[in-house]
Amino acid sequence: MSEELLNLKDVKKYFGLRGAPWRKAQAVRAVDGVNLVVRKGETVGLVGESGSGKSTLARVATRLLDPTQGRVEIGGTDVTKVRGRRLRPIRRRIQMVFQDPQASLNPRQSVGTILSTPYRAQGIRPTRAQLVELLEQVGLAEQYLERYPHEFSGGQRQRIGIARALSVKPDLLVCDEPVSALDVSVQAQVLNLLADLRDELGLSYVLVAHDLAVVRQVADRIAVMYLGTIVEEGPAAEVYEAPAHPYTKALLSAVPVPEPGVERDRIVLTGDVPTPIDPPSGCPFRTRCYKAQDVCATQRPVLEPVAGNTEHRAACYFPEPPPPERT
Ligand SMILES: Nc1ncnc2c1ncn2[C@@H]1O[C@H](COP(=O)(O)OP(=O)(O)OP(=O)(O)O)[C@@H](O)[C@H]1O
Repeated sequence: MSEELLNLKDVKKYFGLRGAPWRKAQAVRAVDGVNLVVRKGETVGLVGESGSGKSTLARVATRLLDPTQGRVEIGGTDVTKVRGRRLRPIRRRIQMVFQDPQASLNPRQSVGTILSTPYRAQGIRPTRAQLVELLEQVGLAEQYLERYPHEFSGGQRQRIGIARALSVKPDLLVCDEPVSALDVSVQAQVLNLLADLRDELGLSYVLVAHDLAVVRQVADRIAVMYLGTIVEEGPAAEVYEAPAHPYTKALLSAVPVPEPGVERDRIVLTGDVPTPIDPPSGCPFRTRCYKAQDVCATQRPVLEPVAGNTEHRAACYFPEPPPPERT
């Protein structure tokens, strides 16, 4: 089995909410006990609705945020408590690409300066040739080194964001909604670039997205997140073809089938993800699931290990409801 790049063990991230002094302190359970392994060469798609905790998990995994509890291992080393300068070698192995390239690139810095920053953080002065090579890797020409972010299109800005992340030659890129701010036509180009870089550089990815159609194009494995936990995880083809959990089924039912004339039955999820301040007991989907029954208020579906490996499928207690009778 290939090398383990990232291992999250029962990771929790709670945010304190400061209210009026006479009110009880509350915690937002943004991530509430996640286990996830990413191996060399793998692309793991982390999907879920808005507010399910994907971005928070991505930030904990890259050590931009400290976990409240649990363990973060990068390349087999426990880095949960590592801070300050000692984080440098870790940042070399794992880098983040952000959703909004407009916001994540400093408008007052030229592309050359932006690409130099991660080198400088490692105490290295990059040569012009190194910076040009980075630009070329993402399909941009040398002449762009002197230009500023506002001179680029959204897709080009995201390419610069990717080049910046590549500068320290990481093993793993955690991409948080890397294409959701882009036009559909440009989305495919950026996803193709990520796939090409994976093949050329042997990169691994965690690809965070709320759009399952985006993840479908590139992920080997899919982890479905809901209310701070991973509720289903498995090989992409299996999760797409035979989702074990009704929630995954509902999410997938919104993804168009690439064959002309074929349509899925649409399962509409009602309401929003419940608040992670006081999450419902029992099955976390019960307020929205089309199969919910009384027992769901007290029992949580278990994640069952898939024989012989680290993946898990969610087990729901209830079989599919019978199809409506034809008259
Ligand atoms: N700094 C913070 N302080 C308090 N609550 C936070 C903070 N950051 C995130 N949250 C809350 O944690 C929960 C998970 O947020 P997160 O951004 O991780 O979800 P997400 O799945 O990435 O959603 P989106 O796709 O909309 O970004 C949300 O309820 C959010 O309001």
